Amino acid sequence: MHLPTLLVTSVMINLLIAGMLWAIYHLRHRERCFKLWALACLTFVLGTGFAVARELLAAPVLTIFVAHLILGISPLLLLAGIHALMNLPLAGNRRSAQLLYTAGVLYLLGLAVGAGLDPAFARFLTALFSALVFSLAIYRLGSIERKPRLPIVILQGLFAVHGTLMMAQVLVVIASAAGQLQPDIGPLLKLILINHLLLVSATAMALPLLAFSRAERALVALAERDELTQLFNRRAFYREGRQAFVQARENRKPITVLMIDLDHFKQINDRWGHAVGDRVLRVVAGLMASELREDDIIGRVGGEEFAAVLRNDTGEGIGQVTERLLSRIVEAGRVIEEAPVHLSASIGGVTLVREYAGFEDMMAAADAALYRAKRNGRNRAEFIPASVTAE
Ligand SMILES: Nc1nc2c(ncn2[C@@H]2O[C@H](COP(=O)(O)OP(=O)(O)OP(=O)(O)O)[C@@H](O)[C@H]2O)c(=O)[nH]1
Repeated sequence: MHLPTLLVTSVMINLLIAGMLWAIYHLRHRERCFKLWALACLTFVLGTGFAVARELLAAPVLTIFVAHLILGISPLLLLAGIHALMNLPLAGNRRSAQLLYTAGVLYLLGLAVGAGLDPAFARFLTALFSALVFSLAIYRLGSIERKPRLPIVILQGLFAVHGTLMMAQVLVVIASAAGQLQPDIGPLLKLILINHLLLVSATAMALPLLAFSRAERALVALAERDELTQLFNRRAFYREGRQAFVQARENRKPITVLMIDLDHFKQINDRWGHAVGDRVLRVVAGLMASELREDDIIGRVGGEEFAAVLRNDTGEGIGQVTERLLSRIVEAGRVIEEAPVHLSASIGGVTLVREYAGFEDMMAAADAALYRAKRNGRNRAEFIPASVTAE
């Protein structure tokens, strides 16, 4: 491919992406990572511009030293953006900051001492420095635990190819200096440069994916989770429950729906205050999450009302599960926030059998069983059709 055409195209793409990132920065409450990534694109354009000017200008300080300095800053800004996204200091934690400062100082000294004389040496230094920064970026992205993994894996892949190309450039320069390559290494370096320019553009396009996938998750959590307990809210619980109902029917596997209502919760609120009441709700939510299994569905479906869908395909009977849950609530609820609240709960349960037409029917049946548990003295579980009483 014609190199000047590629250079111009890459510069244009990077300018467009920088503009887009800048706009996103302003639209998304000045989230700093977007500003840093926009600046990374701009510095890349600027550095490339200065480097290309070498064909026209006999000013090595500008076209070699300054150009490469700016080109070295570009991956640093990209890494700083990743750190900003992860709420870390811009240079990362202490160890990576020390590494970056040391490498940065050596890079600067190297450029100042040798690069004015030889553009190949400047290219060698920039490639080495960039490869180091990309390796750090891959490592840092690897420590992000959240899902989805796809944008992280895409970026790690792009950085890995970037770093490999940079190292290839380093090797080409070393081999030519050692006389192992033909004097004209231009075509090889051009090929590496072409790939590098394409990668820079691809990376600039992939970066927003990372931030958007995070924002998307935050929005979903906001829409689906109950703010106080972080369990599913009523709407999300019903949606998940309906899905579980359909699956259970198709696979002919049992599921059980439980309704769990705290006993005399109004009195706890009235006697000990709303803050203690809130704490009680959080404690119960935590108990449910720890006592039930990870693929069970748990939600807060009313003020002091919780519900769960259990995929009860283990040997443990559902009566044992509810007994354990009730006694854990009594245990943990004796004293909460130094208030002797003496908490207990009632449970109504129903297991999927043929006659239920939908999930809502199962919930209504569980509610009827819960009503029976309340009427029969509370701190107990009632099932349709069998009955189990807590200790
Ligand atoms: N602290 C707190 N209280 C809440 C919240 N949501 C609902 N409540 C209270 O929960 C109480 C529910 O009271 P009731 O429906 O009478 O039930 P109860 O007192 O538990 O009585 P039984 O269910 O019959 O044992 C009400 O006083 C609500 O104000 C909340 O988010 N935080």
